[in-house]
Amino acid sequence: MAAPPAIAARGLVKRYGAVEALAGVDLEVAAGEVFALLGPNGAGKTTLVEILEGFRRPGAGEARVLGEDPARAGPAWRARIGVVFQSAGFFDVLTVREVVAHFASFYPAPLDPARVIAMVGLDGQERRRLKHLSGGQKRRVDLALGIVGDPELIFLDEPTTGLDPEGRRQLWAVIRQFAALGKTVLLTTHYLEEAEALADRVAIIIRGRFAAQGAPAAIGGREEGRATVTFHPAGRLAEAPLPPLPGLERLPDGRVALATAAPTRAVAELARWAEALGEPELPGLEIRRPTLEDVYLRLVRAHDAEADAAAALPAGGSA
Ligand SMILES: Nc1ncnc2c1ncn2[C@@H]1O[C@H](COP(=O)(O)OP(=O)(O)OP(=O)(O)O)[C@@H](O)[C@H]1O
Repeated sequence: MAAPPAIAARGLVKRYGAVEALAGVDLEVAAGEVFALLGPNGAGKTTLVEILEGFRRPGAGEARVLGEDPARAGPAWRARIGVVFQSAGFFDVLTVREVVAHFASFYPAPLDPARVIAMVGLDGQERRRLKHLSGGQKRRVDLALGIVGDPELIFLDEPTTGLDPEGRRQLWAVIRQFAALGKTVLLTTHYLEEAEALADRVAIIIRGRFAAQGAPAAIGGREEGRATVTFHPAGRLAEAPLPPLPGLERLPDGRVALATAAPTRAVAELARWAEALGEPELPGLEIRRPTLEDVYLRLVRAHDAEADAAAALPAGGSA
């Protein structure tokens, strides 16, 4: 029998006065999966995560996290989850070692604090007080506090915000190490390359609804969508007329481009054309699929356009 999902939520709705932060979200995250939530500011990511952590109650819908309702689950359940908040700036006068050991003492079967400190790249900093750490080092402490209880499931809210590129990659390695132990990870991020680098699946949440979800490589039709083939003709290729492929065009920068649903066939035709001209290579050949960022921006802009159109309807018009 398949393992029960780590997270299963149906029809989650949350309103704050007139603001509908969640407008009916269904989410299933398998045990051992790394799942990333993407979305613009105010889309509802933190609200969703806080409901799953048991810190907020939904207005409607239900959630099961590690088999329990997070709003009612007790301390035994809480010991099985780890939480890394957007910024946990407390215990400033304690040292790294003290604060990690202190947190470890809350859990029935914690990891060794020294090992956790090393995992997050803070070895050598054990005796420094948190108030003397840089922003990036504090973020590492936050992550250490989230994993020291050896949770089955960890929630990471923007885990690498404020880190330099090297620090971000180091924390990615920690998260990967954690996932490789079979743990489940739910993270929110504004960095699309972070979702692409870490997540088995991502969901794009816009105005409290999932606009798309799937594997980062396939979401929003990335694998089936049109690809753009480009090359930079030189020598005889620059002078010869282009082959009669519909849509093939010269760009102002001298490259030749074609947007096509059949890039393999297009490249084969272009190769035959070049070969016939005595050129075995298409210089600077690239085949580009829509990136995760392309898909994300397309969805966000489509929703913005829809919202603008709805706002422009005369009063009493149907939305
Ligand atoms: N306690 C609250 N009271 C009133 N409104 C709230 C509260 N918390 C969140 N909201 C509103 O709910 C919506 C969703 O907020 P949420 O923090 O879940 O978004 P988010 O996707 O996490 O945003 P960000 O990327 O900026 O962190 C926003 O419009 C926000 O202003």
